[in-house]
Amino acid sequence: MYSAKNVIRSRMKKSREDYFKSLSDAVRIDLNKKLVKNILGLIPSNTQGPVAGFWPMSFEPDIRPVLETLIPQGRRALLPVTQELGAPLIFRSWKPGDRLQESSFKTMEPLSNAPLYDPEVILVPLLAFDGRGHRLGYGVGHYDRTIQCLQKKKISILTIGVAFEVQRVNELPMASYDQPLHWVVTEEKVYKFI
Ligand SMILES: Nc1nc2c(c(=O)[nH]1)N(C=O)[C@@H](CNc1ccc(C(=O)N[C@@H](CCC(=O)O)C(=O)O)cc1)CN2
Ligand SMILES: Nc1ncnc2c1ncn2[C@@H]1O[C@H](COP(=O)(O)OP(=O)(O)OP(=O)(O)O)[C@@H](O)[C@H]1O
Repeated sequence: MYSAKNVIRSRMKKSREDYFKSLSDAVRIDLNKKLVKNILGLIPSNTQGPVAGFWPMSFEPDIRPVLETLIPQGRRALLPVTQELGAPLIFRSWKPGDRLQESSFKTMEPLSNAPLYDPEVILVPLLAFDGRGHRLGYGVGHYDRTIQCLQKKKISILTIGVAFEVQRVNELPMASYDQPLHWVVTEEKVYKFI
């Protein structure tokens, strides 16, 4: 399982990078806009809980405008914060202009004085997803652990994977702790899984 996932992980890292690098600035901006529109269409309008996004890193789509759109509508926006290896992610409040710091995973995170909240919606970055809503991440188990931990606290969450269409594969190897996503949104489609 470990090595099967690792093989797919390296392959999908490479295809996401190749795809990203093949895009002109104009096309990439257009793709990000389509993703943002698709995501905004899935945010429930009958609830007001916090929405966790992510600060884009290497060759990921930039979906920050989702948060920038939701904040003026009265939603709280959150960004993930990594803890020690093996611990779930926690989420801290973010708004445009806030200072961020780089984590040991090279992600940009709110400072430790930004207030903590549990998200109601989590936008989940990924390397690959399959036809059943399973995802492959960087292999640290961050999001799997986090989703499980929130579910244990009886917090009802909506998980939305965010990806380019090139990240879709037929079937990923599954482990018992893998949490399928409710939705995956790409620049072309909105996939419903749960
Ligand atoms: N934008 C973003 N934020 C995120 C994640 C993510 O995937 N993307 N995470 C997802 O869990 C968490 C951080 N966890 C991470 C765990 C491992 C690596 C990692 O292995 N990075 C590679 C370099 C990536 C690359 O350059 O392609 C490395 O360090 O070798 C990154 C983040 C929370 N925040
Ligand atoms: N809920 C969990 N409880 C305990 N360990 C977990 C849990 N989820 C994942 N792990 C551990 O984390 C490691 C990485 O898991 P996996 O390969 O599924 O990561 P991933 O889904 O690709 O990445 P990520 O979730 O970090 O984006 C595995 O060694 C696994 O044992």
